[in-house]
Amino acid sequence: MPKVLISDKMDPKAAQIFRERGVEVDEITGKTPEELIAIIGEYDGLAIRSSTKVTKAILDAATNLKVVGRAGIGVDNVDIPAASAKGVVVMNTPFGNSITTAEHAIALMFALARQLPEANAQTQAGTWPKNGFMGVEVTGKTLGLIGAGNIGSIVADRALGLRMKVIAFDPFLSPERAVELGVEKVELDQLLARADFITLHTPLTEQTRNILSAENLAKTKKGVRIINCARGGLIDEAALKDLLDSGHIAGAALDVFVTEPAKEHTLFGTPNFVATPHLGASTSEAQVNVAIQVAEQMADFLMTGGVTNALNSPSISAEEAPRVKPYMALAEKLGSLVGQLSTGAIPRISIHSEGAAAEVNQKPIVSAVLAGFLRTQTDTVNMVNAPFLAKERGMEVREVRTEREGDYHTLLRVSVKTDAGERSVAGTLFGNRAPRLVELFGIKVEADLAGHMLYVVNEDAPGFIGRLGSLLGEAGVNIGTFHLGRREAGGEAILLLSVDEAVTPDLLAKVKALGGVKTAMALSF
Ligand SMILES: NC(=O)C1=CN([C@@H]2O[C@H](COP(=O)(O)OP(=O)(O)OC[C@H]3O[C@@H](n4cnc5c(N)ncnc54)[C@H](O)[C@@H]3O)[C@@H](O)[C@H]2O)C=CC1
Ligand SMILES: O=C(O)CCC(=O)C(=O)O
Repeated sequence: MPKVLISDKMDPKAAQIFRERGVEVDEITGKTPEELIAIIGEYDGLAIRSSTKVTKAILDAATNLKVVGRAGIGVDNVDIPAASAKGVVVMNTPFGNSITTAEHAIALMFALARQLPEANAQTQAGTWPKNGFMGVEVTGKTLGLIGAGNIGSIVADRALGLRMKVIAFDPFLSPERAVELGVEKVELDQLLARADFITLHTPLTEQTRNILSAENLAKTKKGVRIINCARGGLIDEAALKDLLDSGHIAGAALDVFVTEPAKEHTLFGTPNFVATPHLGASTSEAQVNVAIQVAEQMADFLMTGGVTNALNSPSISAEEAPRVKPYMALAEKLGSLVGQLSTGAIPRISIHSEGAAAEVNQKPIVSAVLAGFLRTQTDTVNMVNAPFLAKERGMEVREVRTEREGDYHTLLRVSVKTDAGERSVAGTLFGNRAPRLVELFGIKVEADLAGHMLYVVNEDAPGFIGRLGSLLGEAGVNIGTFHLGRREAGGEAILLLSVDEAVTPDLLAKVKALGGVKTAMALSF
């Protein structure tokens, strides 16, 4: 039974779903990195929010870990390259807390416009500061969105409802989508110059880090109010403090900080500064949503192989998994076959799906071919890290789909570019289920690729099969299945034999020494 650790505070629904799906679950929160390293080896899955930092050190200690599930959106607390290199799938729940976070941004906008936190504090301190808090209306004001994805779009919708004008800077926002959202797409400098309120809704990436730098903050309109419910690191906090102190910026509200938890900060106590402790996603509705979603996704993956919302692996829904999985098995075997039969660098690998194979999700098929191929070179490869490793090795990966059926109702062909030219193998699914090789380097041959096998290329001449059979018999090697293919009578023939034990180097040398043998190789699947 797979075992999952929930290491951050999460709605109890998550644990309930894991148990209902047959996954054992421990909830142990508040561990130090060292304590987590000591226990992580027991677990197949790790479910987190933002407190647990899934570092390379933790991943290195996670000998059984297959999946990290983030109950939330941002995954900057997970070392994704390290997870990918280890073959650990990283999933998030991209929509469950979007409305909640958008609402928090709108709440902070009002908090700034009407100085609500300070007015509340002074009123409750008994000063009745009726004349100290002149606010501004948001109606008719310009809201500048930096990032118009899921959360930014919801903020735009709510702001339009408040009769604001919404402008957006997002290099990936299409003009059509901007029209659909009712926002004006602008360049960053225009946004800085025009916005009365600026709200950030991008992930923290190398492109967005410090997007509101000292230089860019200086370009903002005097009296601007800034809200950040996305990630610390998007704003230069020191420059923000200077411009709040000088009065150029009329207010700033941060839910997120460069260093969290932010228990001390130069911004604390600055007039017109509002802070919340990374509460963007903290509503009961959002937490139930993300807890259910993360548990369902992780349980699907651990119990059925379904992959949803993975950031480093192709998605396969639980519904499509039964259809895609036989293709993945075939793909992995074909990749492994070309890998075992190839020598030297392979600059290009092509995957061609024909007939019914062209109708299924190709991404897992491609990953499976690459995993099968690369496993002949390294044993640390799997579906998750195969595309990364292929890229690292400079391999070009080509995908071709032909929906029309050829000789077979469904066919996968894997071709590699070698020094000797293009070489390809092809296979089908027998009964839509069982992987079967049907072509090897241009020669028709039907074989199951399983267990230990012996591959021989020889001159097609009478008596050869008998001599090979006797040699294997004398060595005590039992033949399971025997497959023969040839280009033409008397030409080059291929023999693929499944054998009950691995072919030893000694026996292989004897096979190679048989008259007429051009190549002999021991294979295993
Ligand atoms: N405070 C909190 O508790 C929460 C914070 N978040 C943060 O909010 C962020 C946004 O979430 P979603 O809207 O769901 O993500 P999303 O991926 O749907 O949207 C992000 C948008 O940023 C845009 N973007 C990327 N690079 C950009 C750049 N260089 N300049 C301008 N725009 C750029 C993208 O095109 C995309 O439209 C998350 O990455 C997460 O860090 C999310 C949930 C809760
Ligand atoms: O889990 C949380 O409270 C933080 C949510 C968040 O930052 C995210 O989903 O990106």
